[in-house]
Amino acid sequence: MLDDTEGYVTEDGRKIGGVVMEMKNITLRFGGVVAIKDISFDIREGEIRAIIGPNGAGKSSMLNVISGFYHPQEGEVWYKGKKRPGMRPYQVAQQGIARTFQNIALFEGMSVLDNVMTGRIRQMSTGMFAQALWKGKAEQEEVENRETVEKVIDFLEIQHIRKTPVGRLPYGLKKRVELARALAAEPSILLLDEPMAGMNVEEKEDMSRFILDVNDEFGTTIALIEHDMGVVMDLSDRVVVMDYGKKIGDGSPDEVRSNQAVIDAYLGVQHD
Ligand SMILES: Nc1ncnc2c1ncn2[C@@H]1O[C@H](COP(=O)(O)OP(=O)(O)OP(=O)(O)O)[C@@H](O)[C@H]1O
Repeated sequence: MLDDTEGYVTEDGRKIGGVVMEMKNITLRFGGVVAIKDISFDIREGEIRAIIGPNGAGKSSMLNVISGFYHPQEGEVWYKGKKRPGMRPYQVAQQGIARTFQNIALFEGMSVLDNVMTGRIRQMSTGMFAQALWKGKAEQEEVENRETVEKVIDFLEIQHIRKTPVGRLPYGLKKRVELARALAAEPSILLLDEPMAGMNVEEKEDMSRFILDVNDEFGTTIALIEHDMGVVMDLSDRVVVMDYGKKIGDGSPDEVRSNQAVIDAYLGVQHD
């Protein structure tokens, strides 16, 4: 049962907390195109929340609103009980919201380890000047950052490629390195942009398992967008369904699966 303040318990016994992020009546336009039309939904602490919908439904636009890349013309974003002012993406990241990208955005010439280390930038408070004056603090910070990064590398089972330049890796492993970099930031909310796109069946199964394990082991709240309805249904606690910029469904995977508007949207039934 969903309770506004207390959260709920999932079928597999995980405790989901209160609302951590709330989108209130979001509308986003690009000139004459309305990419998001008056959409509201929330994300709860510890849950895996999916936003799905057919091509052009507005999923990427919504992810970009959450991560501060786009600023909606109407509506409000609430985070941890406070209305979020207009923020730059790096400020959103500083608040503990990390993301991956649909088209992998890694440094191809750098090793896996160095790529994952870039996820720690938010935690590197010691600038070059301070490092020169106060070597001890910088060293201490470096040790802590390395510990976190090594933990993430072990957890995602990429130890064997830690020295390999990312450019040499197959697609599925690159996606895993991207997940590692986002996780290295120890985010409160992890945003995944079509994490399974372009993967074969085995890679999709691996990625699903890692997403579930991350949520389980670190308690990370995860919000993901995905085009393919099948892959997220087993993974998600609650699902928002978008079509033509509107929200046409919101609920548990079972509720969404039996929603006629959702079935129509995925079968390509014409709209008025
Ligand atoms: N930067 C932009 N400028 C103009 N129109 C845009 C822009 N980004 C998205 N749109 C339009 O907004 C609508 C929603 O697009 P969006 O990419 O958010 O959908 P999507 O559900 O992520 O689609 P896909 O599954 O194909 O990635 C589409 O009509 C798209 O053409």
